[in-house]
Amino acid sequence: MVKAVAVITISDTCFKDNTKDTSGPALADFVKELFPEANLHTIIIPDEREIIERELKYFCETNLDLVLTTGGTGLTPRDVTPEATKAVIQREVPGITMAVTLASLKKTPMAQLSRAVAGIRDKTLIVNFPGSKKAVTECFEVVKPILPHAISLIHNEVAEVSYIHNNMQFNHTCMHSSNVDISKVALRPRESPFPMIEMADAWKAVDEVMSEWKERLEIVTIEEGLGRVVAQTLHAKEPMPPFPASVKDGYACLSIDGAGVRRVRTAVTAGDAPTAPLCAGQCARVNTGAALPAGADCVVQVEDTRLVAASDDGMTELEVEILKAPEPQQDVRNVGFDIPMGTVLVDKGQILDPAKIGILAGAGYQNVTVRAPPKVALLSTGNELQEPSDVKLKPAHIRDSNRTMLRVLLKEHGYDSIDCGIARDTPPEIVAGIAAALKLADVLVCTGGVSMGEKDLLKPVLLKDFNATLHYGRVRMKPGKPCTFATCEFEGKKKYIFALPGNPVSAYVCALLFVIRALRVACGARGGWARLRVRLAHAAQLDPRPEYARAALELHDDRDMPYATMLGSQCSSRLLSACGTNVLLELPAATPSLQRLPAGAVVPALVTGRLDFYS
Ligand SMILES: Nc1nc2c(c(=O)[nH]1)N[C@H]1C(S)=C(S)[C@@H](COP(=O)(O)OP(=O)(O)OC[C@H]3O[C@@H](n4cnc5c(N)ncnc54)[C@H](O)[C@@H]3O)O[C@H]1N2
Ligand code: MOO
Ligand SMILES: [Mg+2]
Repeated sequence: MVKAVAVITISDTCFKDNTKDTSGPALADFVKELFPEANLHTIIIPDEREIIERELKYFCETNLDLVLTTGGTGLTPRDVTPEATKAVIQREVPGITMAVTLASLKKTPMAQLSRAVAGIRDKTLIVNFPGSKKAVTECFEVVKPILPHAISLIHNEVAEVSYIHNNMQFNHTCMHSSNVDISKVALRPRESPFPMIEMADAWKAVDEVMSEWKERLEIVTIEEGLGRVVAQTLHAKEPMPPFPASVKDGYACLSIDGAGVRRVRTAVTAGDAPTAPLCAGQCARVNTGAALPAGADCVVQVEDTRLVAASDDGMTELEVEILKAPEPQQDVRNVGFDIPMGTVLVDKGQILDPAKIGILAGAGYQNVTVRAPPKVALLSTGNELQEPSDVKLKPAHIRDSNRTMLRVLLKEHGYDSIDCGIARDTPPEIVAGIAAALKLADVLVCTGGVSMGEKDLLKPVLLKDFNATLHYGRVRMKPGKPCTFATCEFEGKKKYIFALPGNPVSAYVCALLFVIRALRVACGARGGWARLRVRLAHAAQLDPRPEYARAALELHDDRDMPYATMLGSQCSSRLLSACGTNVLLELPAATPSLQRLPAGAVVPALVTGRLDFYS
């Protein structure tokens, strides 16, 4: 899928006078037609090699799929687009330019004079076009049929996804081998070799490891930026309002005139251009949001005036009486009242919310650079698992609910994920599943196989086959005790692996507490959930481990705090206990003297769901 494209016009002439650019808009129109879903960026820059290189690199770093340039490919000394492009690309695609030249030669021998280059930097395809509208039109026709496919290949999309589905869901005889020996079942450890760490230490490990994530950026429209972490500081380029504006429907006056009768010289409604200055003794009828005439320094709302004289037909107000002497600046929003010029509208690291997006829209910003989150892959493990779409279950089988639940949970919090299917409980198949997922993603979230059974192979496979570092392999928490966080090097890149327990509630709670935290921290945001103090609506039995109990909050007008209700058995397999809940109660571990909390006890609650849904 082509998400973002840039069209760069490279021309000294067009840079000085944008209206002279005809090839850029033509190219932009072709792109819109071919990739209607894509976010399109257009800029005009001069024939300066340094600037061209800088802009090309910027668009590649922000993960654009395609960058098309027009101009600067000829023979004059200022034509440096090919040199700049060659300096930026890592792999050339000469076939593209060859095809364009061959096609153009059929139309004009001048095509011999184009030095255009095409190539790839990281995941971005860059293609140079000549600088005239006619040439761009002819050249685009040539490359149009291959562009979507070229971009898919660069992303490695088609090939990889089918590899996964063939290999993992249908083909059990895969080629991978494993260093994990499962033959000596009787000799397996009878105690977990993994130390059980405290929750605070697990969070610390996630925060430390994930904050190393290398900053990756992408340009999105301000609307697509909702919930994303901003990677640039944007300032107000103009004051808001850009003119002195009325706050009320009334009369713009000179405050020095005090109370008394005024001649109504004119009327200004919102959007009307400012009129000639007001003189002493005059006023102008104005609407909320209208530009004040020069000379006026206050507005008197219509309720504080009286009509003195009007034209016979009632269509014109001639005189009004100002009943109360106005103060200077009364009901006036001066230039920059809401937003002075230069104000920081959004700052690096902030999360875009609807109000900030509204402000950016008002300030004329259409796009914003945001942090790109790590790519996430989801993998289920288990011999007992069938696809959710399977109508009939085999004996002792169940449908895989974790993948679907995790996919939508991540989506709810703004993260896409790649579905990597189900791996069976054998070391080679788990190796194959993990390897396929790590090829596509930075973060792998898998479920199942992390506890003490002979089919619980995730930790040994990670250690022995992926040479992984386990940051933790057990956490003192319920549910989620065997939750595992590991990192490893795979194909030259650092990968992050959350191996969550298979029990659906454990997977759900661990995804909320660790995975979403990790993705937020990777984007430079705060990882945790807001914490409230709430009262238990009923007594709660305490577990030897600190427990994250799923509960629904109710807000009562006549009570001092929200009340939390848990929904039936909190067993790790019973996902019904999480349905309709919006908080995780942080219940303390039981002690010999405290085994149970009474109804009304105050406990901390992490707000993981929307409060407005259920309260
Ligand atoms: N001897 C011990 N046994 C267990 C311990 C322990 O400390 N000692 N820990 C328990 C705890 S706590 C948990 S949590 C689970 C963790 O289990 P695993 O991560 O090893 O997961 P599996 O054994 O593969 O499956 C557990 C359970 O979940 C169901 N499951 C698995 N995947 C899915 C899925 N994708 N969709 C729906 N349901 C799934 C699976 O069928 C099992 O019922 O271990 C305890 N045991
Ligand atoms: O830790 Mo497990 O998730 O309690 O059942
Ligand atoms: Mg198990």
